[in-house]
Amino acid sequence: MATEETGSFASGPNNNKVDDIRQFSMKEVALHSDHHSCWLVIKDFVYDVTSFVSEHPGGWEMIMERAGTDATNPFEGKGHSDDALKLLAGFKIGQLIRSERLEKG
Ligand code: HEM
Repeated sequence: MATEETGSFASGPNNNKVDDIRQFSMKEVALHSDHHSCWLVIKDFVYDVTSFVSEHPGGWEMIMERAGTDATNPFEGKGHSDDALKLLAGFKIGQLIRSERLEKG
């Protein structure tokens, strides 16, 4: 299971340790919805994937149509590999504000 390396990706006990990272509201995330600045929320964390959009093996459209939104379901629904999760971890810029998290942790 991809636990340790991607521990901060998974919702779980680790969430308590990352409260010092930047906090964003969905309203702020929604401002980043084009190729100049493309943010995604996946499992309550915020990722700036701007530089990755054109590299995405699944095509840029897949990401751009979710830009500025919560892409947890499409991201997980596709069943990304562990490598994809590691890649994703490198784009993390923050976390949703507590009141907007699915996992209130
Ligand atoms: C916005 C939601 C996303 C959707 C709907 C999506 C969808 C897909 C699809 C359909 C493929 C399959 C391409 C193929 O085999 O022809 C794919 C592959 C891939 N995606 Fe995404 N993707 C999303 C976001 C991301 C993000 C944010 C990352 C990483 C930063 C990522 C990394 C990858 C990688 C590395 C692959 C290659 C296969 C793998 O390692 O799983 N994707 N994606």
